Parts: sequence; structure tokens; C-alpha cells
Amino acid sequence: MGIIAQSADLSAAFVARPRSATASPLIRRGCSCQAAVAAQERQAASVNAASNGASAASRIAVLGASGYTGEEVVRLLAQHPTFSVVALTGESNAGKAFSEVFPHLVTATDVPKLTKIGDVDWSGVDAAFCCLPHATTQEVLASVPEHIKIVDLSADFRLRDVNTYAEWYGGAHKAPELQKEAVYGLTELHREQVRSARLVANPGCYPTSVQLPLCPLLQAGLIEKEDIIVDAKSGVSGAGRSAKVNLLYTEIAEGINCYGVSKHRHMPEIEQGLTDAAGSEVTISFTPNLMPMTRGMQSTCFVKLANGATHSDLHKHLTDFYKDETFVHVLPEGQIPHTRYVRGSNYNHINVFPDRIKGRAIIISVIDNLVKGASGQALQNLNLLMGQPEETGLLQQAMFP
Ligand SMILES: NC(=O)C1=CN([C@@H]2O[C@H](COP(=O)(O)OP(=O)(O)OC[C@H]3O[C@@H](n4cnc5c(N)ncnc54)[C@H](OP(=O)(O)O)[C@@H]3O)[C@@H](O)[C@H]2O)C=CC1
Ligand SMILES: CC(=O)N[C@@H](CCC(=O)OP(=O)(O)O)C(=O)O
Repeated sequence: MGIIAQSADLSAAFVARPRSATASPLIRRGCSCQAAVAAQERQAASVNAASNGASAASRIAVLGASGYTGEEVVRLLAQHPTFSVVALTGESNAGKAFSEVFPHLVTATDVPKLTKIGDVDWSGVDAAFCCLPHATTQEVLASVPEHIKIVDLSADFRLRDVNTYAEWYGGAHKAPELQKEAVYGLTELHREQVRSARLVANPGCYPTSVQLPLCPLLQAGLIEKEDIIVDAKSGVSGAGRSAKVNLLYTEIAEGINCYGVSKHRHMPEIEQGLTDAAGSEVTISFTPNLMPMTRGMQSTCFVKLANGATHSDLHKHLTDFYKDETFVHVLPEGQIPHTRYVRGSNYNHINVFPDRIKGRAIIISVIDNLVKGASGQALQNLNLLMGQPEETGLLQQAMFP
């Protein structure tokens, strides 16, 4: 992170670069070969252009940097050639060195200390990630200058209808005017709107893992709008870093439990996206489960086939739909997605299986909740907002085993 310059409109030039076979063998072995090669070329071009470039790096603030998603943003920015961290905030951790709070980020010694949000000098900031508890960004943005680009990782701006927000988040929306300008940043599906946005509402982790497979299928009329059942599982980091009794090791290890049964606040967010895709109202049955693992998320979606489609039609449609995408991989038929194959990466692995009940299919989608489910997708969005190639800083492969 740091010593880089950014040219004004690099992205168009990079996208237009011809794809060649010069990418690393590791990338070439990936599932979505062409997309990975193109992505790697765009990122390499970004680094080269940055080192020859004329203007300064983009100056980035991370609000809530002492939490898990904030830490993950800083970790990813350590590999970013054109974004430079200029402000980090915490609440109870304000005043501490970042490396004191997160000693694993040993190379992040050049980043500023954690301060309170009120102490950020906004005149030196171009863009901010808001990694804050729900209902905090709505208030904070009142004092942030309007030219600053924002990617908000909380749910504050995800629901278009502020009444629905009030119903599910337990209080009236505090910035209804800003809500109108927010763009929902499920990047692969809303890329063009994100590119020209000022404020991006980064999707929740469960909504990301469910909408990426189901939206294209609903849009194509390949699955029924009724009778969608989602059984989802999350690693414990999904609940954030603050201490809670139900998140103690003794309460989590050697068992699983569901929570928010039939009333989890991600339901209206998922339904908003699926309804947009289907063109008429979709309701789902959704149950999240807490798993004894640190990271990772799996959504198992049980769906009814529509218009005579088979599970292979669904597989083919998703494969075609995402063939040029860097981060969404539809696995070869029969291969089981594992959370451990996306751990620490921005990738989403999807597959479709036949149900033994005729006329139904089972779709499995896995992500890392902290990366594609939060900070990775947030960086994907900020890259677009700042005119950078979308994949910049995000091509790390999963950590395995
Ligand atoms: N964890 C995940 O997998 C995902 C989380 N999200 C969302 O992202 C946001 C951040 O989540 P996460 O990083 O997990 O949360 P954490 O609890 O780990 O971090 C919260 C951060 O906000 C700071 N903070 C707490 N209260 C305030 C306040 N009143 N004013 C200013 N700052 C405050 C904390 O500071 P300090 O610790 O110093 O007190 C900390 O830096 C949440 O809205 C969450 O719902 C979205 C997708 C996935
Ligand atoms: C395991 C766990 O507790 N997960 C969180 C979801 C985290 C997330 O994606 O989302 P938000 O930004 O909407 O909070 C939960 O269920 O509330």
C-alpha cells in the first residue's frame, strides 16, 4: 500500500488489453481461466501504470478499523498498488497503534494510529470504508464532506424502503435522503451503477452468497419464485469482534446452532434482490446457522425447477452467465463446493445438484464471509468507484489447508 500514482482513466485501457497466455500457471489452472488471465493482466497493468504514473495515490480512511471487517480491509489494502491508508478509526481502541491491536499485520507499520471518527481530517481523504455497527454510518456521514466516496459495509443503506429498514433494524432511518442515492453493491450484478455512485451499500454476507446464484436463475425463469428454502451457515467472525457470551469458545466449539429462525434481518435484503431479478415478489424461507469455524459461509438453496428446466440447464446458465467473471466460479458438475477452498479469498464457488425429489434442485454457494461477504467485495466496489480495475488487490488465492 502506499507509493503509487494513479492515472485518471486507467480502467478502460486495461479492459481493452488483449488476453494472452502470459498469466502465471497458477492462475491459468483456475476454473474461470480466461477471466482470471484478463484480471491478472489488468492488475499487472495497474501496477506498471502506477509506477510510471503522474498523480498521487487515492487516500483512504477505514472507519471501524479495529473490528474484523476493518482489519480485513487493511490487510487487503496492503497488496493494493494505488490506495494508501491515511486514517484508521476505532472506538474503544482509539489512541492505540494499529499493530498493537492487530500484531499479525506486521507490515502495516506505516499506517496511522487509530483515532476517533471525530478526529479524522477529511480534507486529506478521497474515499472511506465504513466498517461500523448498524445505524452508525447513517449518523457519521452527516459530517463527511460530500465529495468523499463511501463504501458502507453495514446494513444502513441496503434496504431501499426506509420503512422496511425501520421494521427490521428496530428504529427509523436517520438519513433517508442519503438512502435515495445509495447503490446496492453486489458487484457482479450492479457493476455499472456502482461505477458512477458516491455511496455504495455493500451487501451482507448471507445476501451475497444467496443472490449470486439465485438472481440469474430467477431472471431467466429457470426456477420458481415460490418455495425457495435457504439453509445457511456462517463462521463466527460473521458476528464481529466484540465480546459476547454466546460467542465464547465454550459456547461455539463442538456444536452448531441456528439463530434468527424465520426472522433474520437478512431476509428482506435477500428478498429485495430476488424480487428485482424475478420481476415480481419473491419470499424465501431462510435459516442461518452458526458453525464452529472462524471464517466461511455456505448457503444451501433448495429450489423448484420451472418451465421444464433440469438441474443441468441451471448449471449451464450460471456457467455462461459468470464465464467472464473473475470472482464467481461455477464448478464442474458434481464437484462439491467447500468453504475451505475460498478461505481468505474473494471468490464465490457455486454448484448445482439434482434433488432426488423430481422437479427440484439443490444449489450450493460458498464464500469467505469476511472477504467476498464483506471487505473483499467492498474493495471490489471501491476499485470501481475510483476508476481502477475491479480486481486490484484481490487476486489472492484461498489459503488451504
Ligand atoms: N463480520 C462480518 O463477516 C460482516 C460484517 N458486516 C458488517 O460490517 C460492519 C462491521 O462489522 P465487524 O467488523 O464484524 O464488527 P466489529 O464489531 O468487529 O467492529 C466494529 C468496529 O466499529 C467500531 N465501533 C463500535 N461502536 C462504534 C461507535 N459507536 N462509533 C464508532 N465506531 C464504533 C469498533 O471500534 P472498537 O473495537 O475500537 O470499539 C470496531 O472498529 C457491521 O455493520 C457488520 O454488520 C457485513 C458483512 C459481513
Ligand atoms: C454469524 C453472524 O452473527 N453473522 C451476522 C451476519 C453478518 C453480516 O453479513 O452482516 P450484516 O452486515 O448484515 O450484519 C448475523 O447473523 O447477524
